[in-house]
Amino acid sequence: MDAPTYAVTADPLLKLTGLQSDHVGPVDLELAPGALLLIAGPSGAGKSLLLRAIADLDPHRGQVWLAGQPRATIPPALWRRQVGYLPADPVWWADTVDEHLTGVQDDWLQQLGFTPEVRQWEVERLSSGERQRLALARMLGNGPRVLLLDEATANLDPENTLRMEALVMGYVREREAGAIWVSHDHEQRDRLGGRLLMMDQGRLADPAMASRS
Ligand SMILES: Nc1ncnc2c1ncn2[C@@H]1O[C@H](COP(=O)(O)OP(=O)(O)OP(=O)(O)O)[C@@H](O)[C@H]1O
Repeated sequence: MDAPTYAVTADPLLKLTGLQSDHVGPVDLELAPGALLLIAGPSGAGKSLLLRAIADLDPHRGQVWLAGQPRATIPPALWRRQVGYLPADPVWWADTVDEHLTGVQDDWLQQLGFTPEVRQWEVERLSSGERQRLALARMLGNGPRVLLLDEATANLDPENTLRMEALVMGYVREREAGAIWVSHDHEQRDRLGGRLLMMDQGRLADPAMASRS
């Protein structure tokens, strides 16, 4: 009997070649399904601008692929759902929380320390930390394949930081998603594991490679 054949795809989940915008690049990068990439570096190095270019929120040059599909072939609104960008200060547009939570599972809200009643809350009353946690749930509700986390726990106390980390890592593992997490907190980076790249003056470098040379 013939050995079974499997559809093997060599495509990374996310691939960047020559990605460049004002203050950033060129950047080449590959992210595998289920992988976490950590980015650190000094203030003003271009970390946020890199994530924003990947999310197609700022003008840029170069190529970006999602699971082998060039970005140009994916409508922008769909791209932004599949490649979710979570800033430290997320914007809210409607009056109540629930209006932002399409597709959000109640167990995610629970993992983030909320009861389902949070859906009825007015956005106006939310603390900065509540906004940050709910913005993660909101982003996951879009079912992203790549998460771009820009100092996503910056406003949080230690307990809620751990909650967000656990939800992100659980989502990445279960969905075979990928995450790029910009974090200034070396303890957080140690907890999360994953490959670390340093950004300086718009360019990415692997500190492990630098220490070998
Ligand atoms: N709209 C803009 N116009 C001009 N310059 C900008 C703009 N946005 C960012 N910059 C500049 O680009 C550089 C990179 O900014 P970016 O926000 O990516 O830094 P960062 O590495 O995320 O810094 P931090 O760690 O402080 O958040 C900075 O010098 C910043 O001042």
